Amino acid sequence: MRIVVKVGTSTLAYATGRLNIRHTEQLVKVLSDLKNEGHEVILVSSGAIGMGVGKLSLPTRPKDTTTKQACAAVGQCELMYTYDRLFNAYNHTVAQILLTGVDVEHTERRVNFQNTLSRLLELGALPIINENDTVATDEITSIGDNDTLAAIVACCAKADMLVLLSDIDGLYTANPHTHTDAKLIPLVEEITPEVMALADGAGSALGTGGMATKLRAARMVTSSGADMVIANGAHPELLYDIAAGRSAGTRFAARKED
Ligand SMILES: Nc1ncnc2c1ncn2[C@@H]1O[C@H](COP(=O)(O)OP(=O)(O)O)[C@@H](O)[C@H]1O
Ligand SMILES: N[C@@H](CCC(=O)OP(=O)(O)O)C(=O)O
Repeated sequence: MRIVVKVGTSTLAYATGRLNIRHTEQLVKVLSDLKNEGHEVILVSSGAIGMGVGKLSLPTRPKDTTTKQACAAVGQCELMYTYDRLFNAYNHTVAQILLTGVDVEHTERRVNFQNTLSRLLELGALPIINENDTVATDEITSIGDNDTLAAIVACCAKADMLVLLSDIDGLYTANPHTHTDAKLIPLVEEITPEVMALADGAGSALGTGGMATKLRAARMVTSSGADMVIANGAHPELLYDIAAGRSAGTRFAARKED
């Protein structure tokens, strides 16, 4: 199976912006094992800005674009150094791809991206993709969040499955952080306006996307014929169940051909 896994800032980094070593090491181990099992794995990883905040010892996530860009430039190095070191321990080679909105909208650039991605997978490498935050700063050039980027990558790569790892078990009937009676929804067969309305705001102080971007990603991916799952990044071993087709988190079923 060709599987795209997106991991959010709230899974990779503590609120301090420092690496969540336990989550990151567990994720790398499971992805390496899935690759050994024969799956093709593509990782979309947030965390550049968050880890830049930590490395630069900033008190909070910056609000201004220029400081965010500086944090991303510092944090992306830290992120890739960490992934390279951890995946290397399992004899897997990583590759970095940084994209902006222009790279996927412009046909020639998108085809170059698709060709490079295919060749990296053929060579057995594990592509790790993030938005090029330093240059993608306005609504014209930027994709804006990695849930959307992950959906675009899954469609470009013709993946069988997109998994969004978040700081929550899945899609609930309401935001569980503000509604104690919220219930987890295990399966969404159709993304109706009522389903879209379940999302409200970003959760973590370091996160960008929130649930709304995840549901928009689900709509894009399921329309292209792939399934999508939202699962808790604190339990990366759920990826074994997801890859085997067992229930985990919230699964959004691929839209059936009309
Ligand atoms: N209906 C919902 N079900 C689950 N989470 C929701 C819902 N509505 C809003 N949220 C919020 O979305 C957050 C996940 O988005 P985000 O913080 O961007 O995570 P990540 O950084 O992992 O992508 C949850 O922590 C939760 O606070
Ligand atoms: N490119 C940004 C991604 C921001 C983003 O989408 O974050 P998240 O909501 O934690 O997945 C970064 O690396 O910080």
